[in-house]
Amino acid sequence: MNPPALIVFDLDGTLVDSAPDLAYAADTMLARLGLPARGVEAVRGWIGNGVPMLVKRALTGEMWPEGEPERFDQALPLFMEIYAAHVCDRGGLFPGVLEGVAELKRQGYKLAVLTNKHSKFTLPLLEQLGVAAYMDYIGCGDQFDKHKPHPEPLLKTAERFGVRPEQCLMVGDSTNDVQAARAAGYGILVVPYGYRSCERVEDLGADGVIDSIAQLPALLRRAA
Ligand SMILES: O=C(O)COP(=O)(O)O
Ligand SMILES: [Mg+2]
Repeated sequence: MNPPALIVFDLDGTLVDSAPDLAYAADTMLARLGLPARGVEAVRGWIGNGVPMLVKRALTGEMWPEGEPERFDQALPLFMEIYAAHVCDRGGLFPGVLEGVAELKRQGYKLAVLTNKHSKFTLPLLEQLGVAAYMDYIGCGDQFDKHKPHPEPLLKTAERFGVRPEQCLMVGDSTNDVQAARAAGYGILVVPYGYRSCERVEDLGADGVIDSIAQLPALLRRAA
């Protein structure tokens, strides 16, 4: 592996354990609508396709609900309001993230985040967690027409940095990240602790697995 010209991190499940705050927002929203809570374990499995999809999943209890569920129009703004006020109360960075990104930055790598999450939540979250300062670019769901697993955000981000997709490395936690990276032509590494839907991390079909972001600087040094 040549040293990547750009390293792109997924957010939820890769850098940030956002499930506790997302579950709080979902369950508070459901309570305000007079509906029963779903709990953090269920919500953890529903993260990765953006907030509107998470709200649909919370309303129906289904992974791929068809059409627009009843009360979605009421539920979405409620969720947005609650989550915006509690974006980083319960969750935090996964172990090794801060050390890893700080070391990669020190070594001169260009770093970015690409998430399906809206910038309204992503930017305050990464600021509060002290990661934003290490990033050369933060791309969010509302800034692109298409979202991961579509390759568009990755292709546009490579273009923005003036590099070819084959020179870029994505680090993610889910099928969305692997599919987007493959379709764009990026390399792809995955972490085992995130919010994937399959049981074994190896089944994601990435180029490799790293236990923590803190391992990445040494791995890239060895590969250079
Ligand atoms: O589901 C979301 O809102 C974002 O998820 P991602 O950071 O894993 O892309
Ligand atoms: Mg993710």
